[in-house]
Amino acid sequence: MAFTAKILILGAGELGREFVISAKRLGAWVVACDAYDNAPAMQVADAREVFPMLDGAALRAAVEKHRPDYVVPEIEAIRTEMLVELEGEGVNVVPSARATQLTMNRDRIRDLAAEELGLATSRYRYAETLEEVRAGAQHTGFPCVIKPVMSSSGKGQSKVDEAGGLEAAWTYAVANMRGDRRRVIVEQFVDFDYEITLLTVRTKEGVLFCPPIGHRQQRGDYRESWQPAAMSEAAIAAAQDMARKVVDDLGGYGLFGVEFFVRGDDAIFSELSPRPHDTGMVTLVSQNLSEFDLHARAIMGLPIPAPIRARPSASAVILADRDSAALRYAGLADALAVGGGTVDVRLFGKPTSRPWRRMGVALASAGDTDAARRIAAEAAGKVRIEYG
Ligand SMILES: Nc1ncnc2c1ncn2[C@@H]1O[C@H](COP(=O)(O)OP(=O)(O)OP(=O)(O)O)[C@@H](O)[C@H]1O
Ligand SMILES: NCC(=O)N[C@@H]1O[C@H](COP(=O)([O-])[O-])[C@@H](O)[C@H]1O
Ligand SMILES: [Mg+2]
Repeated sequence: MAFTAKILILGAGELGREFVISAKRLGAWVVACDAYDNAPAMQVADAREVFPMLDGAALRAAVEKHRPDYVVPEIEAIRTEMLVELEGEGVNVVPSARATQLTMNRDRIRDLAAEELGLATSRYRYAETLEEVRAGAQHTGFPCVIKPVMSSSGKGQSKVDEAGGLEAAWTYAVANMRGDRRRVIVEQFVDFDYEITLLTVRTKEGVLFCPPIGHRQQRGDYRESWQPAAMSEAAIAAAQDMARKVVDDLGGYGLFGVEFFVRGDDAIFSELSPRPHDTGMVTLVSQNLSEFDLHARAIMGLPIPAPIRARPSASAVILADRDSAALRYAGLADALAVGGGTVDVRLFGKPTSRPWRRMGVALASAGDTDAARRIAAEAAGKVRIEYG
């Protein structure tokens, strides 16, 4: 073996796949881990390990077997206590075991952001019973949003318009939560003008920001994103200030996706990923160093030329609509012809589908982000999934 660094990634989906490609271009040797075989990132990695990321013993065994220079979490649901333990034994967890632990739990990251760091957030309360949910909604007012403290991609999340909807939202959250803590956050619904992800890179030399990424979500999951998102100077300054505070507190090196709601000149902190963000897939075409390149460089201590710029670009997701283990794709030629060839498509190679599962993304650059959004959406619509 000849390599610059040995990296073990925990989670091997589409974000991991692009990260592996970026890291391998810099000479890394990468082991991809996920709960199922042939996951997207495994297909491009040097080695693979198949085990559930919540299985602490299996996680330790993989680390001991490969002795990586860096352990890079790619998903949220990981046995983070084991990461803390391994970090204590000298294993380099990216960006830090504490960052993965705090962000896996909405209540922990919210307590840090709102209580300790004093960032602007929506009004919120935690609840462990229906009675507490009712009390929480009294505090936030209606509409409110109810989410399990442990979940991602909108799972178990609902918006409630009046008191009559609270019981169903509580039942839905409990049924769709991850882990064994029957706890939800009741959040004031923020009637935002738009929402953004601020990709924030923490390096040895300091903190860098990518131009803001606008995005549109449905069912708590992202449908399209665009960069640069038009923002007032005041709103971007507020968001950058909050992002810097939170990543400096979490520590370590790497790229973070910090999510904000924006209303006028006000930015409201929502949550963050201590890793590349799904809405940041647009950077595969918008920036000369994508979010995956930036994560790899920050982790490996390599220089990043600043400022990071973006040409107007957009991404639009390609979703499955049913369960299947025999998939084929059609329409790629039509998709790639959209916009006079200004578009690209990434198909993730997921071996199976389920309703709403993200299978690919269309990426476009154009004169402005509105044009890029139209092209990306049209191209995504031309890719057809054929189910066997
Ligand atoms: N308090 C709120 N007010 C208004 N909209 C909200 C609120 N909370 C969440 N949303 C909407 O739901 C989306 C998903 O919420 P959030 O990011 O908290 O969930 P998630 O499950 O962690 O998603 P992911 O892991 O994909 O980032 C947000 O991007 C936003 O569009
Ligand atoms: N919002 C988080 C996110 O986008 N995560 C990305 O989705 C994969 C899981 O997809 P799957 O559920 O289709 O296997 C993860 O591995 C990661 O790449
Ligand atoms: Mg989110």
